Order: sequence, then structure tokens, then C-alpha cells
Amino acid sequence: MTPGARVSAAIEVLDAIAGGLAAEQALTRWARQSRFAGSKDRAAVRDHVFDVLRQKRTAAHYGGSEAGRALMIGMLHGQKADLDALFTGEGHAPMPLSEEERRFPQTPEDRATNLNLPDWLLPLFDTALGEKADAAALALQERGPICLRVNTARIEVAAAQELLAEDGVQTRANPLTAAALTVTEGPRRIRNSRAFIDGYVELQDAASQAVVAGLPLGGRVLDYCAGGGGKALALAMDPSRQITAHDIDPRRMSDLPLRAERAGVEISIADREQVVADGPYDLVLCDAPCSGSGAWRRAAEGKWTLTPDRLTELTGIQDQILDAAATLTTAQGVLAYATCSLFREENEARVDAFLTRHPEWKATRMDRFDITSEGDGFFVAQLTRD
Ligand SMILES: C[S@@+](CC[C@H](N)C(=O)[O-])C[C@H]1O[C@@H](n2cnc3c(N)ncnc32)[C@H](O)[C@@H]1O
Repeated sequence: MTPGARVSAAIEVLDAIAGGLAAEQALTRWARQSRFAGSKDRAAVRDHVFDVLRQKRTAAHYGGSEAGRALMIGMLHGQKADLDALFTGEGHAPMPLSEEERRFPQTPEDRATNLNLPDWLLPLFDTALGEKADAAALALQERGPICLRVNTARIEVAAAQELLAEDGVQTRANPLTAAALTVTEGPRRIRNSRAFIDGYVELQDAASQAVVAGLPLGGRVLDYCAGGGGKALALAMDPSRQITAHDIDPRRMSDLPLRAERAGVEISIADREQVVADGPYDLVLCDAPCSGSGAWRRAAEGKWTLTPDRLTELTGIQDQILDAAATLTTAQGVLAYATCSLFREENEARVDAFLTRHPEWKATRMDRFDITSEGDGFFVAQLTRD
């Protein structure tokens, strides 16, 4: 595909998203209908679409509307791309820009547009992050790093780096935690690399790894909101832990047995009844459902689809999860609460509300991970009984 044809494809996908499809669905549907597109074409179209979603407000400002074509024009104008070289009307390239489309407005003046945030989120960023708010919002406009977790139960970090390099995946150490690597070259080769197939490395954000790396070692551990099992697998790198994974939606854990087998670790999967029967546990991790705002570089739609009502609903769920998980924690045990949210409402405020409801508990640690070129935004608190 020519660069212009890739832009046309991105416009088609953006229109499908505007019509109600989720970004991943829209991309998959386009890829199925476009068998001629190679893997580089698919990656380029995907990059265009996610670049726009991360910067949708400025793209709409420059492009004049939220239609796919306008968003692409606005985003590429913001990137100072040569629009006339892409919008040629030749082959599958989009039609040349009209006179009206060439009349670009001045740089936006209001802060929310410049930061590519909906207005209502600005105060939440300010409350949670203070003087770091703008930097966090700007970081959300960039692509996130691709990170790996070395399965240190089975291989040393340097040996894993060598193995990856043999398959064309170059990495560097990530400062957030010892087992984390940042991929500097060959990210698309990871899934076919020996290191990945043989379970020596897993794809996992470095801050997500750091959350787990700070938890106590050993004992009986319950990952109460295990989802795909990223944190359960990271917990399992400590062979002295006995891990149980649970999720209200067991389908989310469907890949976990295979991933555990690949990693050479044991993780039991349990439903709520079994978890209650087998409890209490020395460590209960609640990696709670949240806005995902710390990871909006990777799932940029969330920034535009989150609503105040949904946020309130999420905080209610987070409270319920903490209350339920507390009853599953031993008297001397640790209850860990984590989110990939930036917002106070989902983080410190949930811990405060829990401590008000349960005065016999105290917070022994609270850590925030900023969104950086090393990892996503995360929050983790460790709670124990007095
Ligand atoms: C942030 S995701 C977990 C991600 C996962 N820990 C990882 O690292 O890959 C949150 C998970 O919580 C689950 N969940 C939502 N409500 C729950 C509840 N009341 N009890 C247990 N799990 C719940 C969701 O189904 C979702 O899979």
C-alpha cells in the first residue's frame, strides 16, 4: 500500500469508530476486508488510528470536525506532514484537500484542547497530579513504550536479552524494576521469538511489573481480579508463593493456564465459592477495574468514552472489591490495592474510604507511578490490620 492508501484506510477505520465500533474491532474488520494489506501496512494504519485517538481534540480542531478525513488531516497537519504528498487522489490515496480544508485555524488557546482532554477531566488531572498534570496529559499523546518482563524464575535478565537479540529484538534495562526490559528494536518480532515462545519473557508494562515487585514474598496469594493474568504470572516468579487467580468474569482468565504453562509456573484458578472455602490468604491483590487513565496511551478511546457516571460506578465497584477482599485476608496478611488510574477518586480516595469503613486497617504504603517513557501510570497501596 502507498502512504496515501494507508491514510485512506485509517480514515475508513476512524469513520467506523465514529459509527460505534471499538477501535480494535474496526481495525480487525478493515484487516479482514483488506487481504492485500501486509503486516507493515496493518501496523501503519493502526499507528495512524491510535495517533489520532490520542490527539483527537487537536486533530478535530485543525481538521474542522470529527469525521475520519478531518481527523486525519488535522492530525497530520499538527505533525507537519506533507499533506499534498498524501492526499493526491491517485490510486487509493484520499482526494486532494479542498480550499476550505486548507484554511487551518490558529493553534488552540484553551488548555483542555491543547492537552487533548475532555473539559471535565482537567480538574481531575489537576487534583491528582498538581504541577505534573500537564506533563501527564502530554505524555498520553505519545506512544507508550513496549516492555517485557523477564521470567527470572527461569532465566537471568542478561541471558534473556541475548536470546531476544538472536531473534532481532533489541532491549535495554528499564529502571522501574530489575526484571523489566524496554524494547528498542524489533517489537513486532517478539511473539515469534524463542524467548517469548519458550516462556522466558512476557509482554508487560514496566510499572505494572513494579507494582508486583513491591509486594511481600512467599505465602498463599490470591490475585482477586486476575483478568488475563499479567500480575498473577509476575507474582508467580517467586517460587515460595502459592498463587490462586480469581476473576468475576472467568472468561478473562481463559489464556492463563496456557501462559502459566509456557512460563513454567503453577497458578490455580478458582471461582468465588472456592476462593472463600480456601481462604484466607497471606496476600490478596486487587488489581481493580478502573478508568485505565494511566494506560490511555495504549487504549486512547477510554479518554473520550469515560463519563462522570461511569467513574462513579467504577469507584463503587472498587469499594465493593476492597470490602470483599479484606474478608479473604489473614489477620497478619496484606491487602494490596492497585489501579492503572491517575485519578485521586480511584486511588487515595478509595483507600481513605476503606479505612473509614474499616478503622481496624491501616495503609502501610502508597505508591504512584507517573506516566513516563519507561512505563504507564499506576497506583498501589498496601493495607494491613492494626
Ligand atoms: C484491571 S483488570 C485486571 C488485569 C490483570 N490483573 C492483569 O494484570 O492482567 C480488572 C479485572 O477485574 C475484574 N473484576 C471486576 N469486578 C470484579 C469483582 N467484583 N471481583 C473480581 N474481579 C472483578 C474484571 O473482570 C477485570 O478482569
